[in-house]
Amino acid sequence: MASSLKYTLHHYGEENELQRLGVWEVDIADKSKYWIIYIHGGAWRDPRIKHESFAPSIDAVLADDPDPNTHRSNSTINRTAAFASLDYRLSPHPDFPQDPATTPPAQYPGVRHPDHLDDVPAALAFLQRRYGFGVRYVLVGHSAGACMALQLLGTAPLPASSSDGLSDDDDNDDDGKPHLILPQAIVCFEGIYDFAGLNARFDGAYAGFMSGAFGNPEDWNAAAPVTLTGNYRDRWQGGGKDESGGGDGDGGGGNRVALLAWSPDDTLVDEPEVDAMARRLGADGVAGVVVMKDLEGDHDEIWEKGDGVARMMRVVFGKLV
Ligand SMILES: Nc1ccccc1C(=O)C[C@H](N)C(=O)O
Repeated sequence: MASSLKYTLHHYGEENELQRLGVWEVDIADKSKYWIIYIHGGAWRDPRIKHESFAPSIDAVLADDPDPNTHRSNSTINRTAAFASLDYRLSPHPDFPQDPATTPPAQYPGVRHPDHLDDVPAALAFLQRRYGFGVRYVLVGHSAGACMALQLLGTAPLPASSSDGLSDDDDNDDDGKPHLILPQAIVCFEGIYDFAGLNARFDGAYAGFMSGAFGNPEDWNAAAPVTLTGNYRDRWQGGGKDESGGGDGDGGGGNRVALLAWSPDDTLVDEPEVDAMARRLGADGVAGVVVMKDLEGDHDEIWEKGDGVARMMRVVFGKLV
């Protein structure tokens, strides 16, 4: 059980209480092992979904080892250094109103894009500074969290600008943001990728939370993973002729993997969403894209149960050499 692992709560920001994350240690001393880091969903606003919601998935990964005494060398848990799960600042939710006049600012969910997204590199850079795992992590996102994982890659500084040959004398890049090493692999399930397209297919039912998070519909395409400008391969996989991917000088880029997964039982996010994202990554020349459309259970059931997450991890670790 996740409760059998050493758990630490960290605060990576001071503006809001949600700028916090949980770490469940497995074997952090072994630097050959991977961190599995989760970004929860909840339409950028649901105050009921927090970082602890990763616990059933951790349980499922722990249970996904047929012989816990010997730890099959290729089982996910035997290749895992730690699990982490991020909270991030939220937008207001109409069903859970809070009065900004009487709520302490650190408890008020009052942000809009790009504030939710800015918390992700802040949290990851915090973990990288503290635990030093570099590129060796799998970034996992559900729904809005899957969207943020892709936004992170699609808007990352181009590798050339972050390795300009000048030695940095602090922890920040030239743009003043914390220096972040992008993940070896990402896993996105039931993700929201094309805001306008998804909202249109659901007859405008999602305009409320999309406007709450991203403002006017005219501004959605610039933020959405399917329609944002920039090239995922250039930003995440180093671009150029480097067939091994990486190439950012941050220590063993190696093979990069992007798993996009979806359940036909999902009543909130439909199949064209994952197809559009896979097409976009293909068009950008991203290597290592895997699409898996046989998850089971509705939108939130997948993380509520966790075994689907364990299966996705098995697929990804099978691709990581
Ligand atoms: N992830 C989603 C995807 C599509 C539509 C809704 C959601 C939600 O999460 C709704 C959330 N429970 C809310 O009340 O804000």
